[in-house]
Amino acid sequence: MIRVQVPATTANMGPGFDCVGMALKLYNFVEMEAIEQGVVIDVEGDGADKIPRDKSNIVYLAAERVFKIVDRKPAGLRIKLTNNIPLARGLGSSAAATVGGLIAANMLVGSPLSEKELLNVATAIEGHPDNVAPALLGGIVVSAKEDDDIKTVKIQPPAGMKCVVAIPDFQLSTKAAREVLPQNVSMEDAVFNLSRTAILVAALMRGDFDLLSIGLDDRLHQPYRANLIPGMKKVFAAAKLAGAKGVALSGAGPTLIGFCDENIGLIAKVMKDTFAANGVRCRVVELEPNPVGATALEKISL
Ligand SMILES: Nc1ncnc2c1ncn2[C@@H]1O[C@H](COP(=O)(O)OP(=O)(O)O)[C@@H](O)[C@H]1O
Ligand SMILES: N[C@@H](CCOP(=O)(O)O)C(=O)O
Repeated sequence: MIRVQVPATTANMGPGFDCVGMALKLYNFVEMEAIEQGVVIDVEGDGADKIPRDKSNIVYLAAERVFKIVDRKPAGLRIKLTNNIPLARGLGSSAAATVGGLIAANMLVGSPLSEKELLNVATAIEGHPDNVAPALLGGIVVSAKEDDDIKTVKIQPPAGMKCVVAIPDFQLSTKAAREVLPQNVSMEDAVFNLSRTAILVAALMRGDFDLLSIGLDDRLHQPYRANLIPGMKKVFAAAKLAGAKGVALSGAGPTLIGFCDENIGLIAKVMKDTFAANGVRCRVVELEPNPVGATALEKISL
């Protein structure tokens, strides 16, 4: 039995669309074992009633991908998923499922694929590296795609950085939130995001929280997605007034994330209240940045 723990991730971090993401201390678990025949999938926790238990399950599909690449496959497969990452809320549930499936399957056949190879396959499946890279490697990861190869730079989360996420009670699939984005952007907006992303990375490396306000600003995706999330801009403004150093859409949303080094209780309260005033029920959770990525907890050979 293989058991893998995979963290949630907050992708983009404002301007770093499709290339910056950070692991969080919230986990899904993927258990996998070879059986004599068939495919058995059990799901507990978040979204258990919605997640398919057949061969269309993305954890199973990730495992199949590994078996195909290495041309080795167990006769049958049992998978158990224990989910704490809310589904389709912008906290990387699909990336966690994919990364968990890839790692567990790779271990099941003797770990022929390297971490780098797993990252490249995970990115090919997910379509962008900003969730799968920190889910696999932990910390904050800046990724660049060079054809099918993903180059990464890992940054340790700055000491004292705290996060608060406001998770609306509705789902927004990443696919739907990508469909509202334009195919082309102006040179002015591209330069705006380049400069903010550079400042964001410098702020994170220096631990300079005062730079986060400008460093989290974005023109490539958040303005287009605001219409999908009632009250988004007002929640951002209220969180900043309450002391957040910066705010962003987490991944493709609808979760909003505030970054701070103090006043977290007040920031959480105003985010919840402001969402409520705009007709959105949400739960707020304080989550710490996670320096550690996906981890195999145990491997018991039967
Ligand atoms: N543990 C899981 N097992 C199987 N499928 C999952 C799991 N977690 C998420 N998914 C699939 O991924 C979808 C959500 O992915 P996505 O829209 O990218 O949102 P998120 O921001 O949560 O990654 C779910 O609707 C479900 O189909
Ligand atoms: N860069 C992607 C990130 C999607 O993250 P998720 O957690 O919502 O899956 C995007 O913004 O579309």
